[in-house]
Amino acid sequence: MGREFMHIFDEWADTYQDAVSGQQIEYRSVFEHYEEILDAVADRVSGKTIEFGVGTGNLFEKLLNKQIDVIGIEPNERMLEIAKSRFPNTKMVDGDFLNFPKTENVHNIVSSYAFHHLTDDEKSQAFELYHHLLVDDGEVIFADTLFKDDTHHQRAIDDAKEKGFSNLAQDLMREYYTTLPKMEDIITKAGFQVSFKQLNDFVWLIHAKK
Ligand SMILES: C[S@@+](CC[C@H](N)C(=O)[O-])C[C@H]1O[C@@H](n2cnc3c(N)ncnc32)[C@H](O)[C@@H]1O
Repeated sequence: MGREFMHIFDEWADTYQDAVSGQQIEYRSVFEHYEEILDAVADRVSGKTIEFGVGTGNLFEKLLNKQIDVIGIEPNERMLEIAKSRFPNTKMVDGDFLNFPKTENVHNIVSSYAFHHLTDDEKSQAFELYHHLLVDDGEVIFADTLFKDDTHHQRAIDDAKEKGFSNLAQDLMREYYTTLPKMEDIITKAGFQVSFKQLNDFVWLIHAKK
């Protein structure tokens, strides 16, 4: 589920590393402080971890460097191929936020730049599932684009259009970016306590504790 955007990543996979390093001007603000954003997630992780939407494996690499026991889940064939070639002999499999090989004793569930591919209903299903799966003091640590409210979301779309960033504007209209209050509601209803920290103009750290 939530796999309706795979064709975008088929096209983006081979130039994705250029985007995160700021070479694709439309996405420069989205990926501003990219390395620090991934560090903000990785620094909070300990114990057995599942990472969703590994992409080319940039957060996965930081987790490996911390000796974290991590299983990577990625639904896009080309992304998975690239990540696997960068990090052979690691645990990476096809799957998505809702459909993935279930495993026990999971301490952390992490993701960067990916959770907005789920509708808000699917986000709720995901957090209910993660509450069930995580150990008693388990945590979900996501970095993803969020907006303070619908007005901020619309302003970001208008701003992208004014700058001539049509790909970014379409992305902001097409995918399921939600607001802080909606995300807070989704996560607390699933039984977590949650805090948010803004990391750039688009991306927030979402830290949910069981
Ligand atoms: C913008 S990339 C982010 C990649 C990487 N996490 C990073 O921070 O650079 C989004 C990734 O989410 C994946 N994705 C899209 N829909 C997904 C879903 N439903 N479940 C898990 N991953 C998904 C895409 O295939 C892609 O690899």
